[in-house]
Amino acid sequence: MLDTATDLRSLLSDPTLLATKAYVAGEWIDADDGATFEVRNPARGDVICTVPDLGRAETARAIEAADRARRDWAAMTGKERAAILRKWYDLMVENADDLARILTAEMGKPFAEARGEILYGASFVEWFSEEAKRIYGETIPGHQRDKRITVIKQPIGVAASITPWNFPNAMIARKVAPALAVGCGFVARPAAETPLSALAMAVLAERAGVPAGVFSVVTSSRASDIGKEFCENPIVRKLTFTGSTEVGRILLRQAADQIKKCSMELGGNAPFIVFDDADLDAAVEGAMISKYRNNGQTCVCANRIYVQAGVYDAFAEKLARAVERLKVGDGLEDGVTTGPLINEDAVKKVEEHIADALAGGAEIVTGGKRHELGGTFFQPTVLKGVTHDMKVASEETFGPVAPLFRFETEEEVIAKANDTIFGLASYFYARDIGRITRVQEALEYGMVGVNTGLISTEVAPFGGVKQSGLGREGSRHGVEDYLEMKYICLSV
Ligand SMILES: NC(=O)C1=CN([C@@H]2O[C@H](COP(=O)(O)OP(=O)(O)OC[C@H]3O[C@@H](n4cnc5c(N)ncnc54)[C@H](OP(=O)(O)O)[C@@H]3O)[C@@H](O)[C@H]2O)C=CC1
Ligand SMILES: O=C(O)[C@H](O)CS(=O)(=O)O
Repeated sequence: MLDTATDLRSLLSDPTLLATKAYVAGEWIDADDGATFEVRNPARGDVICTVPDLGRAETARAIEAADRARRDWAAMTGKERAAILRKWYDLMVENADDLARILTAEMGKPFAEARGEILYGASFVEWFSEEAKRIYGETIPGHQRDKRITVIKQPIGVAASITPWNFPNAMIARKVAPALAVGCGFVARPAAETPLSALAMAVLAERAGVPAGVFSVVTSSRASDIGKEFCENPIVRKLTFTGSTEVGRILLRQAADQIKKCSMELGGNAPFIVFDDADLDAAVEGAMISKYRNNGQTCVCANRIYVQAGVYDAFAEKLARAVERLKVGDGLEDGVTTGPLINEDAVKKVEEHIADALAGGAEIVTGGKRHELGGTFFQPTVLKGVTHDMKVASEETFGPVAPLFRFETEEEVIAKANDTIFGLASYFYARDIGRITRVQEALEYGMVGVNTGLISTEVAPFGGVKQSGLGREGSRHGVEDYLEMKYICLSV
């Protein structure tokens, strides 16, 4: 049971990782007006601590500091920046348990998942510490005898991030690591629900030797104000956002006035397709990780599960049995696999989707109600008889609900899977190589998992098409969003 910062600090090997001030221009600060906001533990609803509630003035100072600091940072060699990023990575891994406890306390995911997120976030810092040394340009044969053409890549300048509560470490790491690797300055604004993980990252960045001002963390409950500062301050040359498509639209509109370079990792509505030639046990295992990871609160979760008619009932039965083995509880308790939902609104959305499906004729196979633990705990749920006109088919549930849709043919399910404004992740299980080839090419998504329900890794380009976003994060492609390409034509 956690109910104060003291309680949480008592769980940490290094209590100094629980920072409760904002990190701006290399200083740990309060808000100019002394305002603060509460950070709550979603498992109990108790207040862990308060953090400063910064506004646009403090944010502008962070941006200006990043602009000053980035010049010497960019003047370092890639190898010198790489060494500091590698040290940051090493410190994240050394402190993974403490970072995970802080993450579980503020976000609710079980400790094992939180520790997995810490290592996942750290993997981006490791990956881009290596990429820092490989920001290559090119030479191009001249178009005239007296012309010499070169292309160089330079850091875009100051980048700013806005990130969600569901992966409060990894979503920042996936952005700040490439930005720092190429020599940018960076200002992060974490979700109000989960600022502590970002602040702990700043503690370790400082220890790793990231120069003052290069990386700041602005804590604020006023998301819209901070977003406007990022969009309207001309020093910010790059905005990188992870969150809902709705908010992504707002930010893109605001950034348009200055033609600001934007990366958008937005909402999803992932289809998970089980064909009749699938290995059903493997498909159930994949559905469990894809659907119930982070209690269904990920943008790449299976949101619609399509099962071919011949295996529909068998799959439903197997999945329900696996779901019933999940253990719901406080993420800091041993053996817990499923924590609370982030807040009451999240619970209400899950209840709305279930009620709408039942009203349309769907049935509950297991779960379907708030958990006996109360608060924002919810029973992991499987629904049968779900149809395309129900809300779960077009809206992201963002919770532990697996709606099972029955289909007959490959053509039918491809059409239904693609019938959405989203295009982030998709998954299918089959064994016929012809079917695998046809389906992986036909799905209109940025990412496709074939016979796997877990595709997230730092080595591959993460991102969506259609209204799931712009750009890619991770992989060798991940640095491009923080670079400007310059063409130089030399007349000799
Ligand atoms: N594609 C991807 O990788 C991911 C996509 N998502 C999507 O995000 C949604 C769930 O996450 P959720 O956090 O609720 O998403 P939101 O889009 O509501 O919030 C994301 C972030 O944006 C901030 N924000 C909200 N409104 C504004 C605004 N007007 N201007 C500037 N910032 C704003 C939030 O602040 P605050 O929370 O303090 O209000 C939060 O930090 C789902 O749709 C999910 O699919 C989530 C994670 C990853
Ligand atoms: O925020 C999310 O949902 C993450 O992008 C999902 S993942 O990268 O952890 O798969």
